[in-house]
Amino acid sequence: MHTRRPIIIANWKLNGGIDLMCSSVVSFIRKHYEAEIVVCPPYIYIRDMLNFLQYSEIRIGSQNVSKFESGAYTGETSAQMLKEAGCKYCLIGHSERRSMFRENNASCRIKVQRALENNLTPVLCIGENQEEQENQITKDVLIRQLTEGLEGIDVQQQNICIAYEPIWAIGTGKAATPQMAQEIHQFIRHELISMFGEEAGQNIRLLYGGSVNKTNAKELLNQDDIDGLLVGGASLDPEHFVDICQQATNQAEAQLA
Ligand SMILES: O=C[C@H](O)COP(=O)(O)O
Repeated sequence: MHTRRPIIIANWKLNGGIDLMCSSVVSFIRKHYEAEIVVCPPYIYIRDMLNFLQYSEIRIGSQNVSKFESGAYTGETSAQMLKEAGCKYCLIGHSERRSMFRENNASCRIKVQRALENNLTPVLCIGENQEEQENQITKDVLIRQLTEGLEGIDVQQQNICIAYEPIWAIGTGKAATPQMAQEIHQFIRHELISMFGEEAGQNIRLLYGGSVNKTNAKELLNQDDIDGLLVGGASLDPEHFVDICQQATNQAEAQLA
């Protein structure tokens, strides 16, 4: 029986504003979560969220991080800055960044390294697109994303998370079935074990993302190799998101019992 603590991450993407920040804070505070809860708002709201949530159990993450450390890189934010601001996590290589901002496995690997050097937990996002799924090359795509994205990285227990997000499931309302997601997560875990050894591979938390909502969350979380969820659209409704967090908390409590 593993002891991986369930984790739920909200990715607001380029959504929300002061209203969402305030209503989320009101929904989150004064609640105990046995699961780990992380919110990734746009950069501009990170400090305010941290201030509002400083006495809560909610952690803050970023949606991206620069591969550069400092210098003439207009518009970039470094891992050190994110750490200083109070972030604990950062998403890396989300499919939207890969497809629209030319990120690739090589840049993801540098970003993972930068995050680890600054004690941020990277959440490396991987996943196949619809065409790749139809051509039945999902596992080849994932192997490449993992090996190239983590090559030479000193992966230890729980200092990194992997989010599997099939691109065809993102924002479409067509989530992978729990059985389908479990099969892929089990495959990812085996790959991680072969790359980093049994102990590290068993301890790395794997998240599923893609049209997660309060109706499918429980069954997804019940799968052996799904340790958490990366939630996009449903995280923009604070009550809906808190419902998902509560389901993960119930599961964490059941694990402890
Ligand atoms: O980062 C979150 C994912 O892209 C999933 O988004 P979604 O829940 O809106 O499908």
